[in-house]
Amino acid sequence: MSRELSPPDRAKFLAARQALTFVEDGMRLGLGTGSTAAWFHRLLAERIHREGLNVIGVPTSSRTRDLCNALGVPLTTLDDAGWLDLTIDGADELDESLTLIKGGGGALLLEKIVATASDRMLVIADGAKRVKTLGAFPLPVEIVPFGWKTTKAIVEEALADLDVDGRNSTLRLHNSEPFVTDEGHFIIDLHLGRIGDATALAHLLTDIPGVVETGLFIGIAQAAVIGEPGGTVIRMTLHEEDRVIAPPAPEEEQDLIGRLED
Ligand SMILES: O=C(CO)[C@H](O)[C@H](O)COP(=O)(O)O
Repeated sequence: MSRELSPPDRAKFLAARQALTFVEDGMRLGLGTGSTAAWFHRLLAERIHREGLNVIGVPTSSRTRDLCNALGVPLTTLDDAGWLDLTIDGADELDESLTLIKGGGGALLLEKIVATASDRMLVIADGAKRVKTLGAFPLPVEIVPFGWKTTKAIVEEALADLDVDGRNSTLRLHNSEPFVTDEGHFIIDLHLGRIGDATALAHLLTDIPGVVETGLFIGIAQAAVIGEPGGTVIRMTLHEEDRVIAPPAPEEEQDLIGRLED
């Protein structure tokens, strides 16, 4: 029996499928984390197994590593690869200047290291992620566990100096315990509502001892493909935007859905 993808999943699937057109034989890829990135990994695995596409990937989280191992996507480490041709990753929010909020899945540190070590970063997302002003999505900030309450209090004070109300920041939890990242850190989520000057905010936060990294990706992504459930994909760069109609692929979708349910 055939089952349909939900509209958000179809949008993510279409963005991921369009992203495959950026991948060339022999590339060293940064492999992002999250549900949109996972669609890309499944489609990439198809091309590797069916068409003999020769690529190698650096995963940005233990989750992506485990999924890619299960799918048979060849992996290496960033140290062995040295430098990457292209990173494909999702985002929680992106604006017109391709500034991103990332880290909803808790992988922001490795995601930023991998994207920065790439010639290009391509963002894949559904249309809901595209915003005029960043900040409705809580900004993840990775901090070291040592003295985390003090670090959180200093972050809140620093935000007040920038005239930003950061009192509403929360330690991210998992099963009532602090969520721990792959590098052993905690995350605080800053419920800012609106981010005016992203660069000033990023500098302010990373100047605080105990703060490891923020989920603000500024000047890192060069392009984005945004899927719409109706079948349109918007390709964005800093200077232009165009729309492509993604041809329906019902068999490919059913195939992937079938394997997700296995
Ligand atoms: O930054 C991330 C993980 O740290 C993800 O890319 C971001 O959370 C988007 O996830 P999804 O594709 O599931 O919406």
